[in-house]
Amino acid sequence: MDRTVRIIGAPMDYGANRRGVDMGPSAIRYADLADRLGEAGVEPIDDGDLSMPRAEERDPDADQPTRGNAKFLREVEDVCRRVSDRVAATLADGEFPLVLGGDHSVAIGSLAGSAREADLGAIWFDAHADLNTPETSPSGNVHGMPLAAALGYGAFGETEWAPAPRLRASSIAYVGLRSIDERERELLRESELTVFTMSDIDQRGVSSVVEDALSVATDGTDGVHVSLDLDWLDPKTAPGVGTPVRGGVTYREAHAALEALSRRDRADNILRSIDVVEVNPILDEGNETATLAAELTASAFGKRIF
Ligand SMILES: NC(=[NH2+])NCCC[C@H](N)C(=O)O
Ligand SMILES: [Mn+2]
Ligand SMILES: [Mn+2]
Repeated sequence: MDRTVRIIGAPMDYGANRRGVDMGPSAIRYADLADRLGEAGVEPIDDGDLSMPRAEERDPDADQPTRGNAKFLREVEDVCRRVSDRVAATLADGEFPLVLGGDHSVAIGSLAGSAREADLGAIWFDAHADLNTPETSPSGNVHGMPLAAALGYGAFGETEWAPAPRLRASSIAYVGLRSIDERERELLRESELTVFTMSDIDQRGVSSVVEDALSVATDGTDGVHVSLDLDWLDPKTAPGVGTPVRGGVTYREAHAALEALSRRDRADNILRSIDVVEVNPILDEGNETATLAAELTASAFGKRIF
């Protein structure tokens, strides 16, 4: 596969309101991301990191731009606008955007950029639903809101920067969900998003679940965005994350899932953009979560055991 992958670092931590996740891009690069991508047969070009705004003071609640509670929303907006532009420009140049977070709020930017010129489907590998709005969020942390933002739910509907122009709820599938907030559960029930939980994986195996998720994300769309939150994996395997939840996928299940993606991609060229988020080196053990992130990304791009 001859693909040029442009690496866009977004060392954002405002969405998690927790330091450390801003070092994710460095840690993933340090884990030999570029070499691993090379082994997968893609040519990586590294754009380096976007600059992060300095919050006036680190006062999460200063001067809220919307109703509800969304900490550091101004800073998140500033970064996501630039991520979106960079992703859109990369696609316009015929290259493949790989966004390295940072916390999951950066996905608001990658989804908006990727859905600018194409009908987009998405697969969300995550323990969490990330469907809170500023009105429903129990924490106020924007990394728990990127899908609501991209779909223009709640207060995000009144912003022009957050909603992804050509992304529909019916083209989004979760894989591996196991932690849903009460109000998110209501939103999810009303919505047309497709949910594959950890129980689905237990019962049917991860490869078959991913194939179904791919059907959802490819049906009637021009391409698929993959969002990989490292807390999707079991915390024993991926300890370096800020919001761990027990009972996640194993090391092999994770690889099998991304290999299933890449098999389909090899046949039908469906992948359009990827983000890899929530690696927090301060909480990690020997950079193993970042290493996993780099390995799984290579699997998504077609790296095989043999
Ligand atoms: N991308 C993540 N790690 N999100 C965690 C979200 C946790 C919780 N649901 C919240 O909204 O605060
Ligand atoms: Mn998560
Ligand atoms: Mn997430």
